Amino acid sequence: KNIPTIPFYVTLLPLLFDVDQKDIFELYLREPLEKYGAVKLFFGSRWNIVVSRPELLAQMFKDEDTFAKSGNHIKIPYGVISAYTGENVISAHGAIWRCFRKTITPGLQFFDHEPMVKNAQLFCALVDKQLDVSTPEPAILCKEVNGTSNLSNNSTNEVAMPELIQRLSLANISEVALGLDMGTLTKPNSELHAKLKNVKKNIFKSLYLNFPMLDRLPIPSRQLTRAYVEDFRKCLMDSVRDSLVNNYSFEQTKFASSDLIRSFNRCDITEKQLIDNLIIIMVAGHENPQLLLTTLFYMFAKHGKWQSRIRAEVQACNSQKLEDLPLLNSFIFECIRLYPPLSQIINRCTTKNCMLGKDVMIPKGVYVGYNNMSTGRYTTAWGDTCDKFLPERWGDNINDIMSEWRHRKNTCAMSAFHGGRRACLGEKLALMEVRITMAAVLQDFKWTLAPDWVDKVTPAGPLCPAGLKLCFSRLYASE
Ligand code: HEM
Repeated sequence: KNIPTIPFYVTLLPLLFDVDQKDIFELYLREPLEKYGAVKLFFGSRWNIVVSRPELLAQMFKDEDTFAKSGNHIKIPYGVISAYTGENVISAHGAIWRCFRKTITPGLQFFDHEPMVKNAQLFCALVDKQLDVSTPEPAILCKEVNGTSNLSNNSTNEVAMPELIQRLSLANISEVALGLDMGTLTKPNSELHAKLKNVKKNIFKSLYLNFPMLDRLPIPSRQLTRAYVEDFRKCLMDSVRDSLVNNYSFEQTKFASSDLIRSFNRCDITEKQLIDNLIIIMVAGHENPQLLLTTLFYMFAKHGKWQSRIRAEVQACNSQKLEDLPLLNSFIFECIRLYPPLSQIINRCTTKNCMLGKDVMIPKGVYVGYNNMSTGRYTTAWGDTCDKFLPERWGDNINDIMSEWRHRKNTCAMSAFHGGRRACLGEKLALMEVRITMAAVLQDFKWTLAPDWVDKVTPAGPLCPAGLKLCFSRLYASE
């Protein structure tokens, strides 16, 4: 009661028309969410409540017993998505969640970032190689670093970003958290990657996200997707066995996967729970940074002056740590505010009749979620400039910037990484990954948006520029 209902067809619009998430947000969600702080929204074959006002989010995140996590394994146990990610640290609740979280926390908080440095260099080499392929004459050599020259007229140095960024983020998570070398940056067709692509291409179809009950029917294409899922899960587990179990290397290493194996050996978790958690580390650990990296590449291309300023900052930083650079970090935080990679998440269910804030009455058994895109652009929280890209809003020195970041997270005005007890366990890793990657690429290349790329974000689900294409040029002499 006391909140508006968004017309049921709104989440189906991307199925029928050429609209993206930003269009839908502006047309249907922004105003009611801003005014009421929560709305009723049809998604996944049911009516849900989606919250965006920071104070209401704070209540929801805090009161975990009333707004209990209820992931796909409970919501749609028959769904192909549930077969993919099972019961894991993100979806679980109560004692099982505590056990999972305790197990994987050390590996995700204390890790070796050297593979990310090496992979950023491999990534630059792959971009470089594409320039050689796509440029009939030698690539432009730009000695000057002021970012003023307009490269967008040269369409021969175009690079399609999605596949490359995915290869990078997979390499990073598999080496840093899982202790595996998937070979995504060194081989053109890593077996695990090929299988994962098959799963991703088929599983997140809008139709099945909106009507998951279709997964109850024996639809041949869906059954095939289920088989791809099983095959991928088995292949990942086989790789973990080869890299960590059979040679006992899990005993000497501190990867999140090593801790999961130890936990399984102690019978704290079952084999299925072991695989479910390996899968979610792989999935959340590569997909979310992949989305953020895509947004960062896009925003650097769109804001050439920032690209030049931050390049100069990175070049001058010597041994100073990347997490101490004010421009780089405020740029990243501002991108996350405007383009939170997980724009909307609905995976909690009320365990009793309750009140959200002072006047929203919610019965037991209702699915409740949150809309990060709206919270990041909430006028009451961010002021009249909420739609403007202003990295300087975070502060002008690193201490202020970091304390503003923490303050915004604590007050739930920045909810892109959740917060509280269920805060994202990969935030530190993801931020480190994007700093390292962007610093490496900024030093080797400058880039603009490809002139023929249509400026759109993804139609639904995870948020980032759709099918991003960029024009690169080298900042060093090619051999
Ligand atoms: C830009 C990158 C990332 C973003 C924006 C992000 C965002 C989030 C969000 C919003 C949640 C809460 C989900 C919910 O409400 O159900 C979450 C949880 C989680 N994330 Fe991330 N994530 C990122 C990267 C990562 C990475 C690299 C990992 C590494 C494996 C990771 C691991 C986790 C885990 C384990 C949880 C569950 C925490 C819990 O419930 O105890 N995330 N993340």
